Formats: sequence, structure tokens, C-alpha cells
Amino acid sequence: MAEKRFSIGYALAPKKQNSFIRDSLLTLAKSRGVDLIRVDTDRNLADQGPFDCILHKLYGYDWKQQLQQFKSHNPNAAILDAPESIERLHNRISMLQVVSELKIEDPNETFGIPKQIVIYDKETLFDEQAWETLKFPVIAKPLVADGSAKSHKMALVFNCDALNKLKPPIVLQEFVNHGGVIFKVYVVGEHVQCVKRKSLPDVSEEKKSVEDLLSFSQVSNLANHEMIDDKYYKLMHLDDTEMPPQSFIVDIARGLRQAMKLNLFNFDVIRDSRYGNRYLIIDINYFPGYAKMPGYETVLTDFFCDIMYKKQQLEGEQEKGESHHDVKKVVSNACSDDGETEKEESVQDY
Ligand SMILES: O=P(O)(O)O[C@@H]1[C@@H](OP(=O)(O)O)[C@H](OP(=O)(O)O)[C@H](O)[C@H](OP(=O)(O)O)[C@H]1OP(=O)(O)O
Ligand SMILES: Nc1ncnc2c1ncn2[C@@H]1O[C@H](COP(=O)(O)OP(=O)(O)O)[C@@H](O)[C@H]1O
Ligand SMILES: [Mg+2]
Ligand SMILES: [Mg+2]
Repeated sequence: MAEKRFSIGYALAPKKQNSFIRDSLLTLAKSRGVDLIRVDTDRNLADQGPFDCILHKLYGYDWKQQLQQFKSHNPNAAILDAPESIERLHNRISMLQVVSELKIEDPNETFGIPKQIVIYDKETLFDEQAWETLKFPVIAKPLVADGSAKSHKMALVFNCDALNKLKPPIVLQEFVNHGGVIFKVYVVGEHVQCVKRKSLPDVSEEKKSVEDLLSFSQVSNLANHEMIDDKYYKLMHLDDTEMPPQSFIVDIARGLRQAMKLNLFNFDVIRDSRYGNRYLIIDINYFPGYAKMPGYETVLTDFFCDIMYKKQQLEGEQEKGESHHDVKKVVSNACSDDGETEKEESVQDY
């Protein structure tokens, strides 16, 4: 009998497609029975395929409708990930709320988010009461995080004189000195990988009194010569920075994955220089730049094979005639190594 192949339709913006869909990934996946096929976004998704799984990073009402229609025609297909789960990451407040709700016991390290407030209008921006809980410097971030260039435009604000330049709706978040290095934690299903990247340099007392405002965008993705203060990075050795404990990072990643019901995301973590064992999560991104993660082809292919295996199990059980609900339970148990409640909930993937 011919080997059953697994077909994944990917729907990505051109920039994402260029960075993620590399020949090295296509070849490895193919050799393990997985075909990655581009979804033509000018045509209806439900008219294309057949696909066992959809991998996507597209926004908007129309796309969401298409996914819904596809799912109703292909109830066993996996949608990575559900639009309803991704949407929480499009707002910088709801994005981090989930971190505050996580309960992880670690004897040595603590974690949280920086102090922050949301400002919807200019009036509130100048309202001293709104500022009561925050100290300068702060980072002004657009409230919306929809992947547009605008949503990455930020400003480091040193004092009240700069407030006029800000355009609500924004999140004002306390700037925390962290040694100029950020940890990016990539999650692909159960796989968790942490890497170091350049970040904003620490703010000295001297700088606090000289500057009013400093604008920046996507610091961790800039080439060296583009950095705001290149000399700083020449002095600072990324290699010298100690990594956070892996088990601690894995616990946070698992907790977030479970709470958000997402398989494909990364989060940015900084280590508060004042404490050394306090970590702050500042950003969570859906379907980030995985191609920058060492060995991404293997990690992603393993993940695709895992989904393939679980879908085959599900279909095998269905053929045997078990009731649909019981079968879904079997698959959801197989997809997760976590707690009881999560096992039931991870059905959303299928
Ligand atoms: O393009 P890349 O590889 O730089 O990936 C971007 C991510 O970089 P990272 O993997 O964290 O270094 C980037 O992460 P940061 O926001 O820089 O932390 C975003 O995830 C970005 O997506 P979006 O613009 O927010 O929708 C990602 O951009 P898209 O490729 O999704 O447009
Ligand atoms: N609270 C903070 N304290 C110190 N640096 C921060 C803080 N928030 C963000 N940064 C710096 O700004 C960069 C961009 O912020 P981030 O929230 O990750 O936005 P984006 O979604 O554009 O990546 C981070 O990579 C980090 O260098
Ligand atoms: Mg970021
Ligand atoms: Mg981001």
C-alpha cells in the first residue's frame, strides 16, 4: 500500500513566507512524509487542498471566516493556531495579562511583568493620577500589536516634557535596566529554546537628565551598524551574559502555552539588573521568526510529524467506530504531557 503523506497548507504574508519557507525545511519535511503547500490567498481556502493541517499568520475578518468554513468541511484538520487564541496577542495589555495569572513555584527565580498602564487619550496622558504608580523612564508602546510597522514604533520617555509627542492609545511601561541583553524564548509545541539578543542599553542617571525622548523600532532585529549606540555593544559581550535556568524558562513556556492554547509563539524576557534572579516578560509574539532559531528545520519537522501521528491515531480510532467524543479524548491525551484539564482542552488543535 502507498505511504500516506501529510499535507500542510501554509498561508503567510510574503515577508514571512520568504524567511520561513526555505528549501532546507521543505526538503527535510518531505523526506519525513510531510508536504508543505502554499495556500493561494486570492482563492477561497475551502476550495483548495486537501490539507491535513493549516499553518497561518494572516489577520482580518475574511481570513477568519475562511478558516471557519474550512474547519466545518474538514473537522479533523488541525489549524495552527486558532484565530481566537492568537487575537489575545494583538493587544499589549491582554498579551501580558496571562503572565500575571501564571502560577509557577521556583525556589530561586521569580518572574512577572514590568509596571504598566494603558492610556487611551491625550487628556489622561497629562493626568498626574494616572502616573501615580509609574516612575520615569518609561517605554511608550502602541497598544495594538498587529504586526504593522507602526505597532513596533516605540519611544523611551525620560520626563514629562516629552509627553506631547506621544500618540495614544499606548501602553506606558516602566523601563527596567537589564544589561542590554534580551532572552527570546521560542516555543514550537512542546519544544522550548532560549536565545540571547541585543536589547536597549541600560539607562544611566546621566542620560536620564540629558534626554527627553528616544524613538526606536525592533531593536533585537537591527544589524550592528544600525544600533542607537554602537559603542555600547562593542564594549558589551553578548557571550558573557549568563542564560536563565532552562527548567525555569521551560516551566514558564509550558504555562503560557497551556493558558493561551497556542503552539507557535515566542516571548521576550529581560533579567532585572537590580535583583539578578527576577525575570520580566515584556512581549509575546505569534509565529515569530523561527528561521533565526538554530536548527529550526528539525524542530519544525518534528512538530509537524507529531501532529501527523496524532491525526492518524484519531482517524484510526474513528475507523474502528469509537464514539467521536471518546476518540477526541484519546488524541488530546496523546498530544499533551501536561495536567488533566489541559488534556481535555488541547482538543482545540484538532
Ligand atoms: O520577520 P522576523 O524573522 O524578524 O520575525 C519577527 C519577530 O522577530 P523575532 O523572531 O522575535 O526575532 C518579531 O518579534 P519582536 O516583535 O521583534 O519581538 C515579531 O514576532 C514579528 O512579527 P510581528 O511583526 O509582530 O507580526 C516577526 O515578523 P514576521 O516575520 O512575522 O513579519
Ligand atoms: N520594560 C522594558 N524595559 C527595558 N527594555 C524594554 C522594555 N520593554 C521593551 N524593551 C526593549 O524594547 C524592545 C521592543 O519592545 P517589545 O515590547 O519587545 O516590542 P516589539 O513587539 O516591537 O518587539 C525589546 O526588545 C527591548 O529591547
Ligand atoms: Mg519583542
Ligand atoms: Mg512583539
